[in-house]
Amino acid sequence: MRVCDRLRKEIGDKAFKTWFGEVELGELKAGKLRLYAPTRFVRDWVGRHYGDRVLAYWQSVNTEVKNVEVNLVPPPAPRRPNEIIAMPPVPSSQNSHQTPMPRMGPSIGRGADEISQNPEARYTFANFVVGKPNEFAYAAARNISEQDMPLPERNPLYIFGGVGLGKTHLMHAIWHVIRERDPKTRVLYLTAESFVNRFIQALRTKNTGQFKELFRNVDVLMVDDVQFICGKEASQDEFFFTFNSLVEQNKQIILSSEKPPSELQDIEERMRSRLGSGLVADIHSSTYELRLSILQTKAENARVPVPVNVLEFLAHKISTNIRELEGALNRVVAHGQLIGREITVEMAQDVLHDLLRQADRKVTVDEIQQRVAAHYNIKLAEMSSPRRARSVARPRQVAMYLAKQLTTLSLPQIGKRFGNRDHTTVMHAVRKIEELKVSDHSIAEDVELLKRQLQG
Ligand SMILES: Nc1ncnc2c1ncn2[C@@H]1O[C@H](COP(=O)(O)OP(=O)(O)OP(=O)(O)O)[C@@H](O)[C@H]1O
Repeated sequence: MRVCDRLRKEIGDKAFKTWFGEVELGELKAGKLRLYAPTRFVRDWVGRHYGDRVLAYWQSVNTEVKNVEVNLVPPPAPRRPNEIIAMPPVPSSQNSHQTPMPRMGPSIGRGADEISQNPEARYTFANFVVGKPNEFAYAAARNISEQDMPLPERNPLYIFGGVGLGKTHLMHAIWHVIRERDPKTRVLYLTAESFVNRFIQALRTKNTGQFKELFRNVDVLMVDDVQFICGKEASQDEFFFTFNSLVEQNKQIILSSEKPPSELQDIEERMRSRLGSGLVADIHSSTYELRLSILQTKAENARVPVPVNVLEFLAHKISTNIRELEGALNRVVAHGQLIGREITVEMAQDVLHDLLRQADRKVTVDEIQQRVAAHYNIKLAEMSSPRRARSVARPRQVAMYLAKQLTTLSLPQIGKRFGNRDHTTVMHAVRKIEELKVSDHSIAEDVELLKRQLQG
């Protein structure tokens, strides 16, 4: 009997699914068999509770196995940079080591390494697959990148759309074209989160003068995920002044957001009207045709051929966002390449079982609330009640956290389902549970267990 079957039989289907559902078999080297767990928690749990048994079973089928080690799956590729500043090189009298690298703007308590980064090289217009859902945003981005002077009616360019649909890709593509056309153009790209952090830091170190100087002396300012600024009054004011100052100087501003200006919450009216005063371009959810077309383009660059029916399968099954779609293709290709497995639909199903299960199984807020209430032995009604006693507030926060993790609902939508609470309450809950997962072992266990039960 295979090891997995024996284990499943002994510990039961449910526990097997919970603990081994996403554990992957790694390599056997010098007697050591490696397993890879998706989280630290699963790694520790499996090691502690099942380590001996797994070793014994393996030894009974393969005498070469001397020990079993459970590792964490290798971390994903580093996130894209939060900030990119490109300024023309300054004259040699001021800068003794002239390099073609972008010069750092006035420093605001950060190292040069962090901000003198290049945009993602592959995020170009050439690599952006155009289809019905994104053709307008693409055309708008192209047009802005090719203008010599910003046109008032297209300033700012405001691109909005759901997570992972290509907003950042388009911004970086604009960056490339602008810098290719004129390397002297001062372009600053950063996320709104980075803007806020820099602003707070400037306030703390009483360096707001430098902060203003940096932001008000660029030719093009790009701020990604601008919705992050909502609800942060002082940062919003500063952003508003920066914005006005740049527009007055006829400098181009490019923004991205998950939502149109009209749907941003906790934002001053003057800011909202400013954001929507130029060209607003949306990216709609992807269609099957666009997903397939993106996959075909990406597969052309893969080192192993990927059959069309596998691409069709992926385009059909993974409809959430392009980032996940790309990730799925990469995983299938990596398995084909590294293990030498033939790429087929069955193989893709096998390799992507966790992702597909998630896609197939849509968890609802009702289910989350019921599970969490039952787990903590509180009444379901407490999920929406105004009571703040820790005994009910903590489970409620766990449920909000899970709703954010396991559903596609926005923070305001989740807030509504929990007694019409404000989205900032949900945001606070998510952050709190994230913190507690690190500092409090029992919360980490609860969350992990609930997540598995809900997705199981
Ligand atoms: N039309 C497209 N053609 C090719 N690749 C695409 C396309 N749309 C998205 N992608 C790819 O999908 C991934 C996610 O895109 P991107 O990071 O730009 O999304 P986003 O909308 O900025 O997401 P977020 O809201 O998380 O910031 C990137 O690797 C990007 O290259």
